[in-house]
Amino acid sequence: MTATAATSDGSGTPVEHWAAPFASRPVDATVTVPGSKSLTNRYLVLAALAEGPSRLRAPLHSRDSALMIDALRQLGATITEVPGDGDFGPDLEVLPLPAAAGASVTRIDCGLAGTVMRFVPPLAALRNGASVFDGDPHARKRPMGTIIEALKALGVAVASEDGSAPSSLPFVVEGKGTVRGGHLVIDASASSQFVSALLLVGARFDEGLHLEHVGKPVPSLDHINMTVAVLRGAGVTVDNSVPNHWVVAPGPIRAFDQRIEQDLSNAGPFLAAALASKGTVRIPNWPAETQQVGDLWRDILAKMGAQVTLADGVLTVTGGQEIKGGNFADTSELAPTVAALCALATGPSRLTGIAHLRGHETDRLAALVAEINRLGGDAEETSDGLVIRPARLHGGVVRSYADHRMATAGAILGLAVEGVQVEDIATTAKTMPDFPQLWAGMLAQDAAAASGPEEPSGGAAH
Ligand SMILES: O=C(O)C1=C[C@@H](OP(=O)(O)O)[C@@H](O)[C@H](O)C1
Ligand SMILES: C=C(OP(=O)(O)O)C(=O)O
Repeated sequence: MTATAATSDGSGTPVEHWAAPFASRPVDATVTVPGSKSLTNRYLVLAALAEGPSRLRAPLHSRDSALMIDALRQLGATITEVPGDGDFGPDLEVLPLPAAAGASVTRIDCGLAGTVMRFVPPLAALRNGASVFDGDPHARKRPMGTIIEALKALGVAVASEDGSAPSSLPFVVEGKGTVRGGHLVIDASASSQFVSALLLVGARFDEGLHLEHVGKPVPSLDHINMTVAVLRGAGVTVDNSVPNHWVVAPGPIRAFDQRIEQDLSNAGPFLAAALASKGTVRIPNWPAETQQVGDLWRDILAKMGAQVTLADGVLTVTGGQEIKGGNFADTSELAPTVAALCALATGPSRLTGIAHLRGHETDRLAALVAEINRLGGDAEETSDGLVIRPARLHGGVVRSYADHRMATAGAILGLAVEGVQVEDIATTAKTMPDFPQLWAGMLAQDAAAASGPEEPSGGAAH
């Protein structure tokens, strides 16, 4: 579990390796994961736009939520930590953006957070004054053109600091305090976040917003449905009855007191541990109804041969004797975890509908192929996904590319393959700062449970 070596991530910065723990016996653990990144950052934005003070209970505390909090504070919201009632840190009280806030130039660090770089610029348009957006080096490579062009089409000036026309970070939004809104046509095929970003703020446009998508299919539709659900929960009228059209009526956003569901996407690596070690992992507080894409784990893991039950709010996953490969479509942000399991599978797999992962924290398709193959795997890129064939894996270093989900994919592989080291495990702080401790805690439960005669794990059999 400890850092064992120092090397370089290619940028010249020394990065420590994390010796991924190998499961010498089946995992048997109950794990509670922190709050959902997508819900926390949506509710933070809505609270900043609401008509009164709001409270988020059990929100995520991570780099992405901290970046969102800082960004909203820069725009004028007051966000205070108050004691929470659970194990995952304080609640958040939010006083919304004051009317006609702004005037001075403000600088917003988006880090590598898609939710910050896409959701906050439309808010900055409602402020008086200039907001300068920038982020991590790789953030400058993530698709942003659609948001920039959308704001311009809405009459908001967006420029580079040197005056040229930007298509990515960094850029400056010149807010005028109000946006007229109306009918807006965009191409959101590179990210669902373009749609969510505009819908979240649409009720605050003078005429509301009729957003229309034209182009290749919008990915990650679950995330758009989540946006629509949280808006409706705050009293906003949204009509999504016609595919590729979303109509948001102008009007107030109700203040709220909202408990944040745990992050079901981040539950993925722990559930995957059940398959990788032929053990059992239980996740309590699994929501009976949710818009989170992570609810798909129930189908995906069952298809891979696991026994999956949801009873009394506890999701229990028990790995089978083998991990089955298969065809997995539209897995969105779950794809790196799915790919890690496919690399351990006994049959071939095809992941489709994820071409847009090339614009995520890193080019995830290239990164997954490189890192699976570095361990002796057999993965290949297709135009819209991956093909992964069975192969005998060996130990080695899994590079993270500053991508939290590449790091957790490395941890999954390390459970089943001896001698895996993950470069820069600390990058999991993007959405799960305690990942190494939670992972160790999961394995410690397994050790505590193994008081009887030890059974050899199938973990090394791949
Ligand atoms: O709106 C959101 O909270 C997200 C939407 C998705 O983005 P893409 O549509 O770019 O995949 C997802 O992958 C990301 O992790 C979070
Ligand atoms: C794509 C992801 O993040 P972001 O919100 O930065 O787009 C992710 O968490 O998998």
